[in-house]
Parts: sequence; C-alpha cells; structure tokens
Amino acid sequence: MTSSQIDLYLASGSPRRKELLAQTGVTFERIAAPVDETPQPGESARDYVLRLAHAKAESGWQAMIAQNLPIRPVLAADTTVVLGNAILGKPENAVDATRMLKTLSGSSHEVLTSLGLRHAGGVEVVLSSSVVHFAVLSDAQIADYVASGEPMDKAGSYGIQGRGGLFVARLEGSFTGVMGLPLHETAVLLGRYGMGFLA
Ligand SMILES: Cc1cn([C@H]2C[C@H](O)[C@@H](COP(=O)(O)OP(=O)(O)OP(=O)(O)O)O2)c(=O)[nH]c1=O
Repeated sequence: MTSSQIDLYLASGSPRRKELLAQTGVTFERIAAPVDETPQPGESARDYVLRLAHAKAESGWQAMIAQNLPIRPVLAADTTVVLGNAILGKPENAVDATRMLKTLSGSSHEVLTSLGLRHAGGVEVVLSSSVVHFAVLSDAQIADYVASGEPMDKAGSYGIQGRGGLFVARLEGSFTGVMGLPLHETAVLLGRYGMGFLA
C-alpha cells in the first residue's frame, strides 16, 4: 500500500482497537500517543473519558507533526468502567483485579467509550455508553479468571470478548463499545469525513 492510500492514524496500542477499526473499511497506521490517564479530582466519568479521547488524539497529531509524517486525521479512544461514582481503569496487579471483579459481581455497571478524531480543523469527540449486568461470581471463579491473565490490560479487569464474556448475563448497548471501539459510532464518525464503508 502506498502512503497516499492510507486514510488515517490510529493513536492506540490496543490490539482490540486495531482489529475493530479494520472492520470499518479504512486503511490506517498506528502512531504512539502517550498520555497521563490519571482522573482529575472531582472529574465526572463522562468528562474524564471525553478528555482522554481528546488528549490521545491530540497527542497522536503532535507526534505526527514532530516526526514529519504525512498529515492525516488521527483517531483515538478511551474505555472506562463506571460503578456508582467509581471509575475503574486497568488493574495495577492481580490483587487490584480481584478487588474490581468482586465489586462488579452480581451488579450492573456502565461502560463508557469515547472516540476522538483530530483533523486539520480541530478535534471531534463522540461518546458510547453501555450497561453491563454481571452474574454473581464465586471467589474461585474470580481467582481462576485473574490467574488466566486476561483481566490485566483491560478496564474493569475483564474482557467481554474473551472469557470475561461468560460473566455477562445481559448487555444494553454496544458490544464493540465495551470491547474498546464502538463500530457503529466509529463508522459514522469516519464516514462524515469521507472514510470507510459508511462514507
Ligand atoms: C471493558 C473492556 C475493556 N477492554 C479494554 C479496551 C481497552 O484496550 C482497555 C481500556 O484501556 P484504555 O486506556 O481505553 O486503552 P488502552 O490503554 O488499552 O489502549 P490505548 O490508550 O493505547 O488506546 O480495556 C476490553 O478489551 N474488553 C472489555 O470488555
């Protein structure tokens, strides 16, 4: 593929986002976009997740400029699990993953995924919200799941697309949004800029 055939950059290290974005029919390259993911004091989960998508897209754009790369739009996303007032990000270790899974067991939580698209005219952000109902999990099920390693790089310490899907009794919303990149919203956003299958 020549450089001029590439539509955009994906500012994400997430393998899920790479796999899902390919389904929208766009061609892309990844670009590294490190950002500090610490929530600000008193920040709501919605404000937090939108701020991070914005910051990741902007960081990718600045990396493109700094590296003298061809100018293209930059897409980024952020996924956060919200339980009551608590924002659950990726676990720090197995103990943290166990703690999160115990709080999610037998209750419902919200999963927010924000998209940020940085282009020459500025940044556009979009939010996808889903409600996930978890079954009651036994201590042994949680210990087994944590030992599998699957929770470690995932917000809320589970992956709906993997073994974590066995814990999901019901989902209201977007399966791909929970997984990290809501396909419908992504395709509509990119389509507005003439990219992908919904252009
Ligand atoms: C809830 C849930 C999250 N996740 C993942 C998606 C994201 O990769 C991760 C949330 O962390 P994010 O900070 O959104 O993303 P990331 O650090 O993995 O990647 P990047 O910032 O470079 O784009 O959790 C799943 O894979 N399945 C799930 O069911």
